[in-house]
Amino acid sequence: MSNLIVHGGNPLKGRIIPSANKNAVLPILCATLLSAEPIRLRGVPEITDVKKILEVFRKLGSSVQMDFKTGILDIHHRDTHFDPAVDRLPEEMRSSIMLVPGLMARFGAARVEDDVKGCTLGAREIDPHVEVFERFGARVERLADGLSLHVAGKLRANDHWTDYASVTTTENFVLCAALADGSSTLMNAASEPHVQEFCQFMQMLGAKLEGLGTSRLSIHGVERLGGGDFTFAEDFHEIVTFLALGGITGGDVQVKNSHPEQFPLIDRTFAKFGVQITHEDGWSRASIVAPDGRLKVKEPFTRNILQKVEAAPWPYLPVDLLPIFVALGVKAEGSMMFWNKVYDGAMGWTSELSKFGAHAFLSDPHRMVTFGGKPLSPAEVESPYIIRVAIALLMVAASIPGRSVIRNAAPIRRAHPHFAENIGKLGVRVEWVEGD
Ligand SMILES: CC(=O)N[C@H]1[C@@H](OP(=O)(O)OP(=O)(O)OC[C@H]2O[C@@H](n3ccc(=O)[nH]c3=O)[C@H](O)[C@@H]2O)O[C@H](CO)[C@@H](O)[C@@H]1O
Ligand SMILES: C=C(OP(=O)(O)O)C(=O)O
Repeated sequence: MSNLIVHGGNPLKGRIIPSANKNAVLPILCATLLSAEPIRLRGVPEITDVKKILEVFRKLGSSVQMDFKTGILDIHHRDTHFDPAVDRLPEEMRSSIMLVPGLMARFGAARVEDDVKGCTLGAREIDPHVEVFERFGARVERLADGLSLHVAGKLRANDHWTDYASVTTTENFVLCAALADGSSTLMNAASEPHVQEFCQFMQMLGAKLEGLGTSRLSIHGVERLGGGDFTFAEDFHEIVTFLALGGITGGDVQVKNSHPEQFPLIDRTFAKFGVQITHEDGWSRASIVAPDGRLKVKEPFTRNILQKVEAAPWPYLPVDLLPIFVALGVKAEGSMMFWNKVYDGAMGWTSELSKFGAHAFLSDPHRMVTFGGKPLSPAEVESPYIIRVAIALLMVAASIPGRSVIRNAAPIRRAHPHFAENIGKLGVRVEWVEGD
């Protein structure tokens, strides 16, 4: 088990350049499989999920040259082969399922391991994916340890309207439609910044795609996709994380941010905790509003209601940011309700927060209330297998003078490269230790 030792109590100060967004990098890596031309990707982060997918590509015979020092990946799926009887896709990561369209389009067959669930956030069904694959003409069979998929000839273009705006289902639909035998339309498409970045990459490869960033995507299938050179944008999750770390420790952190237009709702959410975000000359900065330097929940104008943060599919506040704001809620004086409208199992870590002396109450599977501003002390806590919860626990620890331990913090490595080193550069000592 990988644990993090946090020596908290120092304000974080300085400038930081965030990495790319894991949830843009992974679908884009999967998308490269649709093309037999050379592709260069810039800004590829050194994270475990990326390494797992690159390892699979190497095993399948693709040319993969990854230099994590420069972040440049040269990838060429020219001599790629796939045998569903032998080859396996990476487990414990949701993104594996996005390798299916590339495998089906090139080899007429694919498989999915049972454990493609990713973070343990509650029910993470694969039914919407199976439905998409079937609509494109795939025959899907259940195996003892996963799913087997076969398709004869080209994928069949179709129109589809999903139950809800699912990020990876939308990406899988686009991946299937790009080389299908006609025009396809998806209604209720997801439109998160990482979905938009993925669609831009598909357009660079030559996919004919309209409606980018909206809930209606139209894709006109083409004969083949080309190659190209693509640079990743900064990860909004990481930008928010560093800004929140600055806020919770009473520091002064500036984070490079080329897309402040994505931030109005995020900024308003910070403001509910007494943190003001400003964007200037490509940098975002967090500062505490109260003259005494303390975080305070902004009272709602309407009397007798709880101030609240609601997370749902974009353009709502993204659910993956909710734990970061829960950490601010523990610290800020006042009460705040957090409402996760997506997952039914993402909030069950209040008992870990209470080990710091925090008061957080789980109202139901989707809602938590923090009664913040209580005295906190260092603690040894254990993170569930949820990337952003490990980060939230680390944030609370960083705000408390003394030594805390975050057990099972390895999920952070799935999304944030050199995280401990980066925080160290900003003034808080954080060390990885292997323990049990
Ligand atoms: C690799 C990747 O990109 N992972 C992200 C992706 O996962 P992923 O694409 O798996 O998430 P989905 O958007 O499909 O939603 C996950 C689950 O939430 C439930 N659900 C979701 C929306 C809704 O309106 N109703 C509903 O019930 C479903 O059980 C679904 O299985 O999007 C999630 C939601 O932003 C993020 O947490 C994940 O980090
Ligand atoms: C939940 C996440 O990832 P995944 O869907 O890959 O588990 C995440 O990025 O926060």
